[in-house]
Parts: sequence; structure tokens; C-alpha cells
Amino acid sequence: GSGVFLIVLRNLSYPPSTPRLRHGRRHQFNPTNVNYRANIWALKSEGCTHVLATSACGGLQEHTHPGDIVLVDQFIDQTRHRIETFYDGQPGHPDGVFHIPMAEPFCEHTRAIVNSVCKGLGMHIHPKGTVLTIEGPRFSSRAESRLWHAWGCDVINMSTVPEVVLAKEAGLCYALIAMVTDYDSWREDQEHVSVEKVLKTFKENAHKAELIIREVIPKLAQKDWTEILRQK
Ligand SMILES: CSC[C@H]1O[C@H](OP(=O)(O)O)[C@H](O)[C@@H]1O
Ligand SMILES: Nc1ncnc2[nH]cnc12
Repeated sequence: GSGVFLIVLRNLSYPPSTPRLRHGRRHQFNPTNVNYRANIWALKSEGCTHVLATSACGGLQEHTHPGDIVLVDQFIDQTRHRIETFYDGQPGHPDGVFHIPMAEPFCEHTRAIVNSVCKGLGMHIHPKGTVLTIEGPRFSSRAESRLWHAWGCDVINMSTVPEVVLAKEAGLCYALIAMVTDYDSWREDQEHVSVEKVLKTFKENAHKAELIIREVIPKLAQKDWTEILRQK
């Protein structure tokens, strides 16, 4: 797959805990079957406070070119078969019903640090943007892709919902580095998305995410997050 990883800071200490591969070590879980709850619960149980996620995404606007990076601050959910809460009434799970506010799904403080690191590295990035998450594993039809484009979404993937939602329920600071790999299928003058296109662009640009993450982690560790985490 796209070689995606999550990197997390444990107990605000450095070095961070090991990267976790969202789709499993053999890329055996498709986006519907990723156990988002187990991943986030495991991080929380390990004492993690931050999640830096990367995702290979399609570009839904002219300005979100393949090769670009978007620091996503909003999502639109078009998934259909996913559990988005730990509070599901099952035995052994947290009690009650949780109507969690979702006006600000991502951690603005973590995003600000990622943004300043990108600036320092001289990288041209998009400091904010909206991701649309589809169920997959199929890509969007051209009509769907045009609709997402008309809605004004910036990028599209298959993994941010419910990952960011569960991270928020768990009180983790979650930031997403969206790596644009293709133009999805809304443009007739451009090659439509395919796995080959995604993997090729991802490989060519993965070093950017690595550079960013290497610098962001020690910066996260330097900041006092007590108050921010207390309010989560
Ligand atoms: C391999 S193309 C579709 C696949 O790529 C993205 O994965 P990730 O978010 O884990 O980087 C997208 O969400 C789809 O799961
Ligand atoms: N066009 C696209 N749609 C959904 N997920 C993607 N991941 C990378 N490109 C994508």
C-alpha cells in the first residue's frame, strides 16, 4: 500500500513509540477492515498523547497537486460501514452514550507545530484543508469525484474517519499530514487515480513526510501540553 504510518509520543517523552502501520504489517487490512478502535485504544493504553498520521490522498482541487502536502483541519464523512465510537453499549466497553463535539476534529496546536516545521524546512504546503473520506476500497466514480470537487473539499482518502474521531474520543492530539498522490477522477485532462499512480507519487514524496516528522517529534516533546490535554 501507501506505506502509511502513525507516529506517536508516549508520555510526552522522546524518542517516541514505534510507528504503527494502519493497514497491518503485510497491508492485509483494507480501509473498511482496519481496526481503528484497536489502534487508537492501543496507543491510548500505551500512554500516548499525540498521533501524527500520514495519508495518501487524491487532490480534489486544482491547487492540491500530486506531490503537495495538506495539513488537514476538517473532514467530510462518506463512510458507511465503520464504528466511530468506543461508547457502543457492548459489555466491557465504556459506559453510556457520548455525543462528542466535532467542530474541530484535529489538534490545532499540533498542526501549528507541523506548519512551523514545514516553513522552517522551506516546504510549500497547504496549512489547512478539508479531507473527504470515502468507504472504499473502490475509488470514486467521475460523477462522485466531480461532486466532491464542487463541495469544495481539498483532498480525498479512505482512512481519516473514523481514526480522527476515535482519537478525539480518546483525548489524543491528532494531526494529519495528507500527501497528495493523484487528482482522483474529476479532471478529464489528467490521468485518473489508480493504485500504481498513488504508489509512484507516494514513493517520490515520502521523504518529505519523513523530514517533517523527524523535526516535529522533538518539538512536540519540548512543549508543555498539560493544560491542552486536560481540556480534551
Ligand atoms: C492505495 S490507494 C487508497 C488507500 O490509500 C490511502 O491509504 P492511507 O490513508 O492509509 O494512506 C487511502 O486512505 C486508501 O486507504
Ligand atoms: N483518489 C483517491 N481516493 C481515495 N483514496 C485515495 N488515496 C490516494 N488517492 C486516493
